[in-house]
Amino acid sequence: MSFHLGLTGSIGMGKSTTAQMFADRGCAIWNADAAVHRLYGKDGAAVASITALFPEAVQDGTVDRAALREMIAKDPTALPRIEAIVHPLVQQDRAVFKATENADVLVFDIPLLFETGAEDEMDAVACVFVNAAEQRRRVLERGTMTPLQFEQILAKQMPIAEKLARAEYHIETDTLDHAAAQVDQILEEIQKRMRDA
Ligand SMILES: CC(C)(COP(=O)(O)OP(=O)(O)OC[C@H]1O[C@@H](n2cnc3c(N)ncnc32)[C@H](O)[C@@H]1O)[C@@H](O)C(=O)NCCC(=O)NCCS
Ligand SMILES: Nc1ncnc2c1ncn2[C@@H]1O[C@H](COP(=O)(O)OP(=O)(O)OP(=O)(O)O)[C@@H](O)[C@H]1O
Repeated sequence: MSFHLGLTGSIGMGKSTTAQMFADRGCAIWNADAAVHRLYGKDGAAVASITALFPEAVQDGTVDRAALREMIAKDPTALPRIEAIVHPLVQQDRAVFKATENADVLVFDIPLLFETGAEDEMDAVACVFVNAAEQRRRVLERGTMTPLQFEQILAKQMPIAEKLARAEYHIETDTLDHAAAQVDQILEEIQKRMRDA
């Protein structure tokens, strides 16, 4: 049996970078954002249902994320309806990964881990964090969103303090070396838990 470790955190706090550290140490990684990209892509499992809901958001058999963002901005009921389609499909994608991967430790990189109930599928959860000023600096440095868009996304997500309170392991992503040392320590503890189980 594999150990299932959830990995979460607030936007830009270092989930992907930390997931790569787990991958470098032999863990298999599943990524929720990548799953959504597969579902929205050519022949993706969400395309038919999104077409039925918002035909104008589908072009050439793929879901246009910019069009979806516009729908969500215009209509407050849009996001919950999209989520009702997407979340069960994301869960199915994860089930296929679990059934086919046989690494000792499977890491699930899920921004909305607590919000979507994926927590229930995990043996433990690790939450990455960095101070708010550094988070903001890193996100805006990417140049992919305005300060207002950043604030809006932040306001929609569960506060980081609440995520940390619900997570068993905390990983501070202030430097790469510090994060790597915490990843090593968590994997040691997980190996011990697996030996003792
Ligand atoms: C709204 C959409 C079209 C925006 O796509 P886009 O490529 O512009 O952005 P991206 O997906 O990278 O998200 C940007 C940021 O918003 C956050 N975010 C995305 N969906 C949500 C949500 N439902 N609630 C809160 N934050 C969210 C992400 O964690 C990320 O930090 C897309 O995120 C979407 O279809 N979301 C609904 C499906 C969903 O819940 N996905 C989350 C994974 S289960
Ligand atoms: N431990 C660390 N030390 C220094 N910088 C880091 C560390 N972890 C991540 N970063 C930097 O922070 C930024 C965000 O990291 P990353 O893309 O991993 O975050 P994320 O949580 O996956 O983001 P998103 O929520 O947008 O998907 C990147 O510029 C990355 O290089």
